[in-house]
Amino acid sequence: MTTGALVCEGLVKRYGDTLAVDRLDLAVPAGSLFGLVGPNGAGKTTTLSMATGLLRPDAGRVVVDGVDVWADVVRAHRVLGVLPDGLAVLDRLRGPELVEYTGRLHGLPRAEAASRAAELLDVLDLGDAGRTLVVDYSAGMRKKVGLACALVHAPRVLVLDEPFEAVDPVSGTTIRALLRRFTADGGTVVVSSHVMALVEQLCDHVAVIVSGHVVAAGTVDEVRGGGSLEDRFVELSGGSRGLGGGLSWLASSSG
Ligand SMILES: Nc1ncnc2c1ncn2[C@@H]1O[C@H](COP(=O)(O)OP(=O)(O)OP(=O)(O)O)[C@@H](O)[C@H]1O
Repeated sequence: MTTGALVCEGLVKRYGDTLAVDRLDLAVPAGSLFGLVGPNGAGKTTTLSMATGLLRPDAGRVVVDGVDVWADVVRAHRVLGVLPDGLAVLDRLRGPELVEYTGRLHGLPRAEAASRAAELLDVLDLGDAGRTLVVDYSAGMRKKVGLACALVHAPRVLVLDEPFEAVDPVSGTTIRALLRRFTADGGTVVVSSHVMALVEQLCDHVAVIVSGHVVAAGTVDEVRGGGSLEDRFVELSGGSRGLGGGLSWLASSSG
């Protein structure tokens, strides 16, 4: 079997007539900062949901840090920290309460969970939002509190769906530093993103998913092959279709 901190073998997911993930294989090396990229609808979120015990695959296997995710979801969630796409959380809690509660669910003593929550929210610049309910947070604040929840139990493998989406540049810099520190300390990070420049700057490995399977994977240098990751991405995704002479009616809005 392929080795890695997170290994997907032959993953399949079908939604009705849509084959969202089609016999997908992926091996994320331990200690890597791994980017997952692909066009809209390529199957990234579906793959990450199956890889983290949130969505049961129709076929295939996922092993995280030696744990077969779908054979033992509870154990897998001990080693995994997950920021899902869209935060289906208890958003009637305040930020510190939510992160502390998440820590408690992972078995942390109350005082430890509370102090980790305060520290994480402070680092992520949410310290001043302590009185606000998560339901009233902005999109970027929700991402950050979700990241705090993913980190509170000090997981081995972090899986983050679009962690930088809606996050301001200052917080983005903090999150990048945090993820680098996490891997320097022996953890593994998988991030999905649409921002190629960010993936090139942050990640050491990358996989490109198109139509539900991996079409290129390796170190960032291997995948971009001397050009930019963006050019390689467009090429692997089938190229831009342009406007094809359409939308001419938009011009009338200026008159
Ligand atoms: N709950 C669902 N029910 C039906 N179809 C779904 C569902 N979730 C995803 N799909 C379909 O599965 C395919 C893959 O979707 P997915 O969200 O995994 O893509 P993605 O790569 O994360 O896209 P994006 O970059 O736009 O977020 C798409 O065709 C999508 O329409």
